[in-house]
Amino acid sequence: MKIKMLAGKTIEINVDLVKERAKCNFNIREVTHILDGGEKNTIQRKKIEDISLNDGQSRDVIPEEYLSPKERYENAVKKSCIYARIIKTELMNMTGLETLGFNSPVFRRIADAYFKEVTPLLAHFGMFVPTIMGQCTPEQLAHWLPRALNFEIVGTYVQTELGHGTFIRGLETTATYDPQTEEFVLHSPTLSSYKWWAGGLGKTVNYCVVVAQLYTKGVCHGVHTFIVQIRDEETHMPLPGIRVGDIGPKMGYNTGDNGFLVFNHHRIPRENMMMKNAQVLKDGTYVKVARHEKLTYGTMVYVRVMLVNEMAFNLAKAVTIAVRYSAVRRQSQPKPNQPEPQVLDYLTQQHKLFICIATAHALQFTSDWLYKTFTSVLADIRDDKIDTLPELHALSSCLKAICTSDCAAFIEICRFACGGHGYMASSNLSMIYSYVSATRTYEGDYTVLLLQTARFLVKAWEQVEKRRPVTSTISYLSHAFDKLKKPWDGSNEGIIRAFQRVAAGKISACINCIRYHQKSGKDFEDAWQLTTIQLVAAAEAHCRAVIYDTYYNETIRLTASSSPNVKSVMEQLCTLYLLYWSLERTGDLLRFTSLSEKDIFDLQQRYEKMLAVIRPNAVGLVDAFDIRDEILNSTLGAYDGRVYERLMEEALKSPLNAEPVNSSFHKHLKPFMQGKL
Ligand SMILES: CCCCCCCC/C=C\CCCCCCCCCC(=O)SCCNC(=O)CCNC(=O)[C@H](O)C(C)(C)COP(=O)(O)OP(=O)(O)OC[C@H]1O[C@@H](n2cnc3c(N)ncnc32)[C@H](O)[C@@H]1OP(=O)(O)O
Ligand SMILES: Cc1cc2nc3c(=O)[nH]c(=O)nc-3n(C[C@H](O)[C@H](O)[C@H](O)COP(=O)(O)OP(=O)(O)OC[C@H]3O[C@@H](n4cnc5c(N)ncnc54)[C@H](O)[C@@H]3O)c2cc1C
Repeated sequence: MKIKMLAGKTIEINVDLVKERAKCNFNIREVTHILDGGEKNTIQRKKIEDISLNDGQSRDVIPEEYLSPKERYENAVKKSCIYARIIKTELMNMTGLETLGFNSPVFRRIADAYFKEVTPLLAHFGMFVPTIMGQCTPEQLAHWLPRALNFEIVGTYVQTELGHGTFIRGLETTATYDPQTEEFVLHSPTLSSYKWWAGGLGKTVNYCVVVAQLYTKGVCHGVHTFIVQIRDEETHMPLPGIRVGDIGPKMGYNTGDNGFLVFNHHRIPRENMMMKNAQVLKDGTYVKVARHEKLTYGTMVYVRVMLVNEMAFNLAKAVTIAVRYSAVRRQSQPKPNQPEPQVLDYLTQQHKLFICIATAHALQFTSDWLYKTFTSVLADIRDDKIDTLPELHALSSCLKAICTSDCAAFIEICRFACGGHGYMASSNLSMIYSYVSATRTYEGDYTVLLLQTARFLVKAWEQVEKRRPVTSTISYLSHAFDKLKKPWDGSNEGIIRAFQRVAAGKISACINCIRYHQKSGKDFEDAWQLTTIQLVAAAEAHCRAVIYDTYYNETIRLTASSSPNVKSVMEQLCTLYLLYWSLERTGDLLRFTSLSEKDIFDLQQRYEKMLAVIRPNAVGLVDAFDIRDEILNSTLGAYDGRVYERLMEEALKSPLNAEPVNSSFHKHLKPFMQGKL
């Protein structure tokens, strides 16, 4: 251990980590600023982190794992109130809602210092408030938004039912308009119509956005959103006509009290229908306002966009833990009479981890770019232009699917990289994994969302065939009709073009397959179903081509005025990313480009050399994510590298260690061992 001064405090730092930090050849702060979107953002983030975390209110004395499910939930509610009060009273005033945003990634980062799993208010922040913002008329907004932002009411987003999650048009909950009383009657007609899953619904919220089939004048107009009070504001008792509760233990999210909700002819005022996109007049007349019927699905698009950022952050956490641990951990003796190397020196360990650092950068830049696309489409919609919506839907769908899926896979690799200690709850890797693995399913299942993107791609292909112009993210399709395969070009631009060719080739193969089935007598729907395995693969290939292109171009743009070493380490990571995926997808490249066996050999050599180039900067690169220890919450990943000390300290907190002999010995084990049981 070496004594160091950090932020005015004296701390002991593991010697290997000290050496690693001395090896780093670039300015860590500069990379942090790039990842934060500018120095100003870093300064603001750090100030917010100091305000929220320095008084220690976020810390639990007893690790959450030792509490009962009920105690864990109650503890999460207690901390949610501290956390929400800080956001409401100290942070919102400080920064202004318009500059920071209620769902700023900064607030999100801090939440991890408070909650090992999730806050029961996650859906209030992440879904209830955004739905109010997106689906209300100005009058409704004026009524509901201040109440929700001030936490006078807390809410969630109640869409999924026992019988249907994916197929929203198949939802069964009904909202029938009664012109006599000017109310909607909400009802759950079947067991499969019971609402299921909404976060915070079980015990926490008193209001919710409910998605239900709207009936007026005897006609069903499809699914619409309603603001529904479900609990008394004073007593918190469920209102008459409401049955509500917790759905029970899950693989993760256990402090999130996901709930069920059953309506028995529950009445709400007409004004509680969210009327920005469609209205029901007092006499029951239905009026469509929006030009695109899927605008009702706006909250889902918003959350899919936010989830890409969420993935970048979660992977950054996991790889920070794994790289710091790998620098501290020494194992085996590849050469006789030599000291045991740090496991980070093994090429295979670098192969596991450096791609995770690069992916965290790729997802961060892609997420920033996607968010900009999202806000520009929102502006178009405000101006009554809806033609950019399908591309946003296609992009947000595939990026949500691929980023959540890649992130979960890479977090699991980070755990493998930490050997046995990675399996300890105190490493925090299992918690990060269980949180992230759910994101592949919620807010649109992986396969289902890729098939949505595939619909867009098939239509785009038909446009290209007719020589009509297409939007920027699919403009590469117009080169798909070039007859000659270009010679393999292993430069970054060449690799990106090659993967665009792969995507175009896969889409073309899908079109051929659909047409083949149609020619043999199948209707379009059946031909589509028979092609879905290939359609999912085509959408994945398209999505990856978008990520490669965005990551590469954003790296160049964001480092244009950086110092030479920062520019070079960021470019090295981007190149590593492209080489990694080229090697992962040699089958595709062999099928759709002129890649040869010799080119594959060269790619492998370049990839391995790049690992060696990145190696001295590995710890510096994860330090640049600048994730505070309170947020990482990990025995293996803390800045000081006191891994074994922390593991031991945490072990001693186990209630089993509070007494030398557990009572079960005398009650069960001893009688059994002595043959008396
Ligand atoms: C800790 C506190 C910190 C504070 C801050 C935190 C904030 C951070 C923010 C976020 C992080 C996490 C947030 C919260 C946690 C969330 C927990 C999970 C919540 C949920 O899961 S809610 C439920 C979500 N459910 C789904 O996603 C269901 C998926 N299904 C669908 O989306 C659709 O049903 C479908 C797309 C699969 C099919 O719909 P359908 O109506 O049948 O439509 P089709 O006939 O298939 O298509 C018709 C046509 O419409 C196009 N289309 C479909 N959807 C859209 C859309 N959304 N927008 C635009 N267009 C759309 C479709 O492509 C077709 O087009 P075409 O005809 O081909 O041209
Ligand atoms: C932790 C968590 C939190 C959640 N929070 C909320 C919430 O706050 N509010 C809310 O309303 N919901 C919430 N959900 C529900 C979530 O949105 C749904 O579970 C999700 O959309 C998937 O739908 P499903 O469960 O109906 O899966 P299903 O659609 O039944 O999927 C089962 C399988 O069928 C496949 N499949 C389905 N349709 C097709 C198709 N057309 N083509 C090919 N394959 C298909 C899927 O790929 C999957 O493999 C939450 C879920 C989880 C896990």
